[in-house]
Amino acid sequence: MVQSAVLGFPRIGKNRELKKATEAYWSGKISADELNTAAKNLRLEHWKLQKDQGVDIVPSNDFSFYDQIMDHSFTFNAIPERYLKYDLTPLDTYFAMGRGMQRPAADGKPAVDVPSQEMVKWFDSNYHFLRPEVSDKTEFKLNSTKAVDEFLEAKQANIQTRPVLLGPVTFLYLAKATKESSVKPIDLLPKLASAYVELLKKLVEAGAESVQIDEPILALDLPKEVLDSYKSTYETLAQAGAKLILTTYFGPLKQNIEILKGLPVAGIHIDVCRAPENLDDTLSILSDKQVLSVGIVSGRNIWKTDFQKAVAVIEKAIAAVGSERVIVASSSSILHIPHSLSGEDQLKPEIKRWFAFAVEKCAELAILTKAVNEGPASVRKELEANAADAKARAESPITNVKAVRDRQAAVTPEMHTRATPFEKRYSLQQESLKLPQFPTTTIGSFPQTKEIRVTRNKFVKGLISAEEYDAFIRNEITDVVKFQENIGLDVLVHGEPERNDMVQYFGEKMEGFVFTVNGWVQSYGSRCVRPPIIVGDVSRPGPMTVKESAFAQSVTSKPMKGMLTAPITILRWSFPRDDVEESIQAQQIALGLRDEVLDLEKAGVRVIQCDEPALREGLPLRRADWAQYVDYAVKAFRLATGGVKDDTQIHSHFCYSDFNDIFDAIQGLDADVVSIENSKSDMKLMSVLSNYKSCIGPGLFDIHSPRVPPVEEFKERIDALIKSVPKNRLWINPDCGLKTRGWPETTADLENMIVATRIARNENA
Ligand SMILES: Nc1nc2c(c(=O)[nH]1)N[C@@H](CNc1ccc(C(=O)N[C@@H](CCC(=O)N[C@@H](CCC(=O)N[C@@H](CCC(=O)O)C(=O)O)C(=O)O)C(=O)O)cc1)CN2
Ligand code: MET
Ligand SMILES: [Zn+2]
Repeated sequence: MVQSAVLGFPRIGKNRELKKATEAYWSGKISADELNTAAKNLRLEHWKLQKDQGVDIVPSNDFSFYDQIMDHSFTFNAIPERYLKYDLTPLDTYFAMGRGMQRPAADGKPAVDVPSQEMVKWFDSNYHFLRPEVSDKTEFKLNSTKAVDEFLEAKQANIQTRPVLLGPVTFLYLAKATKESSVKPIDLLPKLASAYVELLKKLVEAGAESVQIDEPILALDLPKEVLDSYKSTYETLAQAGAKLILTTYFGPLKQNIEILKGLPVAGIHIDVCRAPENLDDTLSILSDKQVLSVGIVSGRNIWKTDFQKAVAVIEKAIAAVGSERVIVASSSSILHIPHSLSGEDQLKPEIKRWFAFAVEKCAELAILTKAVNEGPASVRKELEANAADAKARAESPITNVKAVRDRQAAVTPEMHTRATPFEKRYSLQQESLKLPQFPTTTIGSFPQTKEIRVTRNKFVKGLISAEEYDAFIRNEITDVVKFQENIGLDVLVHGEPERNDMVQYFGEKMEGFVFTVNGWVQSYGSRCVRPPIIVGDVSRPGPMTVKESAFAQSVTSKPMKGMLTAPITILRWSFPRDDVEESIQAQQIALGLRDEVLDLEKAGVRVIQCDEPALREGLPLRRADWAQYVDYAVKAFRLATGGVKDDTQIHSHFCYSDFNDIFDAIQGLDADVVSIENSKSDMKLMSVLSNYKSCIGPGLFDIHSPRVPPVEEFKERIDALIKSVPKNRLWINPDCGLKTRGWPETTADLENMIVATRIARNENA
């Protein structure tokens, strides 16, 4: 019999219960015990939910209080020393690794001041993990039995689960060495593998029938030494006697398939949503005992699975290896999609029927499994409904709007190019903006306070009028502008108080998108987003940001920076269509933004920032596919911004520090000023900065942490930057927007940043 499996379930909760509980714990409102109880309830609820939908194999250890990768750092004792010197509880040590901790001495306990670990994007998704950190001093050992405890917790509730572990090769490939350390993470594999053996043995003892072991790096181009390490590593793991399902996802295995041949694992999971060719490739190396887990229900998007096509793929696998050795699974963890469609009653029924969220994906897995086990007749109604939904979608008028397609057909190459080269237009901009050396600015958002969120919530619910809400927003903008003037910033922003999210907000203003009320997806830690869904051709019916930016400019004589989200970021942080090329969707968004940019310019806004933080994560996982992506991504940005006058200054912003891979693309955007995250990566940007030809503002403080760096730390960073960046090209700014911060630390951060800038100006005048 074929079995169904889920590789990981969203843990945040239908109503973001986990977010609320962890945030309550952090602010001292609930105890660790209460937090643990809330977590336990959620785990149980999610296991039951999956079982109720008919899933055979449900995961455990997919739960995490902050990040499942960081859980492994913690479990295997890869805890940098800086987190251990304060005598914190294990739970607080864990949270300090995730979000840093800064608190004054109190009750006889010493002051704590420690930044978080580095946060990086999980492959090409909008999920962030905490990069594991190892050093010469790292001693892997079993520091936590979380995986075993959660397995037993489910067992106690009569639910047999399959524990999920991140594989050791992926763990170390994604890890970095602490700055002063000479160790190469991957060299630590033999030691780490022994710790894994210990954990696997415990899982076997506890009764785990099989263990899912994730090795997603197998979808990447890998160095030979990494590929070669699989054999010995998995031979070591085999000593534990656990039945391992080696799990790959997010792309084609290509030549990496070779190392899977003969690996001592009980089964292999492949993603056939992203890479249908994985099926034939894997069948060609599978031993005659191994199980094949076919990832056919996408863990990355919200579209219903095409049952007819899926059944054909599963049947092919069954024909090759027999039904006892086939598992029908989600392509990856379904962490990346919202909890459920129930309650999304504002969605038009004719559109809602195109979607499946996490709970509905579980039901899909059960239906597909039944279809192949008992024959199509056993689920005829479901198969017919699925086919009818697909047909309705294909025939819907919103998927092909003539006016949008006509405009796309009329796009010319000249529309992508500014009239004058950077050097010349920047001096015109300087004449008009009159900025000091090392101009200071922020990235856009200021704290989204409880008051702002609650007021918006009232407006959304119809409890206050549009006039009241507008007046409230204008007030917020005025306050933020005055704050920036007082503190001495040079290029101001309006603070983005009117935005629920930098992508959702734009989606709501454009045609072709729909939204959820409760479709939350975890982005990092307790932070979530509600990605809009692109359902049809996209256009911009009217101004989206002009009212707020023009108002903000009207209350100050300093330059006000207009603030837009650029095309690739809108595309990637939405759920894109799967029936049209992404390049076409990006161009549609770009044309809408182009109109917005020109309207802002007309309204007297002389500096316009188009944020493109998702540019890097959009890079295909394989280098061979990069050029084609970079081409349309860069064109979309240039189409959006290329129409402005010489003295209108275009900024862009990126929040990641792996600048190297994307350097040429960023240069190709032809923006006048770019800001880029930098503070958390040991200033590793430095080496490439000197080659950048326009202005650049490497981030000076980490906005993900409440920790406030002292003036001296800012000054040191500025001094270091001056060594790489020409003095007339350096801008001073934070890593990213300040929306997640509170006012006290925002004020302190910016004050220190500005004091340090003034000292640097005096020294470099
Ligand atoms: N889409 C997206 N991806 C991104 C980023 C981003 O900004 N957007 N930034 C990077 C880092 N990721 C981030 C992701 C989320 C948040 C974030 O702040 N999320 C907020 C929610 C933002 C939001 O949608 N706010 C809404 C709804 C707020 C809300 O929860 N309202 C309450 C009611 C009010 C209250 O009691 O607080 C409710 O609905 O129940 C609004 O302001 O309107 C959160 O989790 O807390 C920050 C960074 C990378 N990826
Ligand atoms: N303008 C946006 C902000 O400041 C850019 C954020 S990038 C994730 O919030
Ligand atoms: Zn950012």
